[in-house]
Amino acid sequence: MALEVDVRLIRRGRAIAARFTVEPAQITALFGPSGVGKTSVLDMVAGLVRPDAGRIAMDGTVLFDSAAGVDCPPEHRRCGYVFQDLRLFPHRRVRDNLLFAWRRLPPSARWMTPDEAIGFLGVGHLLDRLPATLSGGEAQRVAIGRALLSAPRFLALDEPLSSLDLGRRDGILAVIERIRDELRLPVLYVTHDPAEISRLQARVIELA
Ligand SMILES: Nc1ncnc2c1ncn2[C@@H]1O[C@H](COP(=O)(O)OP(=O)(O)OP(=O)(O)O)[C@@H](O)[C@H]1O
Repeated sequence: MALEVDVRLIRRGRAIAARFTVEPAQITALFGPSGVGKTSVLDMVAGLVRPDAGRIAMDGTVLFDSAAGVDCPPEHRRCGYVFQDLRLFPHRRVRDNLLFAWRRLPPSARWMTPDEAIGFLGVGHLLDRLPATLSGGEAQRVAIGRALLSAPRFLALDEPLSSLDLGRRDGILAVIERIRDELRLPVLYVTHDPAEISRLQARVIELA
């Protein structure tokens, strides 16, 4: 279940290029200064931005291949993307945010039940709340839960700690470690912080 990434893109005159493989049960951190293209790489992997050239494959299934003319739409890539700004649906309660993608999946594709995800993330007491009433850490858990319930084959996490105060960071780091160790998903992780990289024992891909 390895995710192979080889992408190139010129964006606003900046050349963005990355080539790496994310193994299951491994966190691969995209690291580098602001504006270097870390989020752009996640967007290319998720299918939200089209690379100028390259190839992306998950467990041998080609998601994008410029030479072969393959460009799988985002909804078929099975990428659990947690955006930096979370993008929870503001008018839907936590329960409906969590189940949004899960309800649209064929039952055969689901690999986690809502009860499992709710227990895994400890969000059972939040189900009837609207996103605006959640703390940063609670909202982050809901966003991760929504991504897990979309039955992803890999996760893309964009600076998941950036909006959290220090006290709440540890809880989310523990969740991410359990995703690595118990769910054994490949995780692609954007950060600016070397301390997060060392805590998560992440492999580092430095963009420059
Ligand atoms: N929607 C967009 N359209 C055009 N160019 C964009 C868009 N988003 C980002 N860019 C440009 O692409 C380049 C890479 O931006 P990107 O957000 O991927 O960097 P980043 O490393 O994630 O930065 P940060 O650490 O600040 O989040 C920058 O030059 C940026 O201005």
